[in-house]
Amino acid sequence: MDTIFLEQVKVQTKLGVPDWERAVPQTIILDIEIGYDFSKACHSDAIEDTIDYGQVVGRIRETLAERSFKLVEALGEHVCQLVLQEFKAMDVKLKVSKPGILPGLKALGITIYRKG
Ligand SMILES: Nc1nc2c(c(=O)[nH]1)N=C([C@H](O)[C@@H](O)CO)CN2
Repeated sequence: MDTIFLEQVKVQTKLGVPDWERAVPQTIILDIEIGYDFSKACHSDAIEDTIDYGQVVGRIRETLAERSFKLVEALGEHVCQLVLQEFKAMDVKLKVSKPGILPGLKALGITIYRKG
């Protein structure tokens, strides 16, 4: 399978278990690998035959700006389902990082893998 990767995508969203944490948006970082078959696009050279990665980033930023999640796990599932359903991806591997949350470590978060 072929893959589109999006590294260190900064996104603003309301995320956290305590109410105070969800009161204001914070920056999270996404690393995304999107499985797709590029064979048609490789020959046609047409954006219509692949997933437009700019559109993916735009939709993720748009939806996460509107939504609020307690758990990073729930946010990760939401992003995976968006990419699978709206962009017809074959699968999605996602890392969600929350930087600067706990003292003594750079970032924490989850990785999640979903198949379409
Ligand atoms: N497995 C998880 N553990 C925790 C989460 C989470 O989303 N998944 N979140 C928190 C809090 O939001 C914390 O990051 C800040 O108060 C704690 N543990």
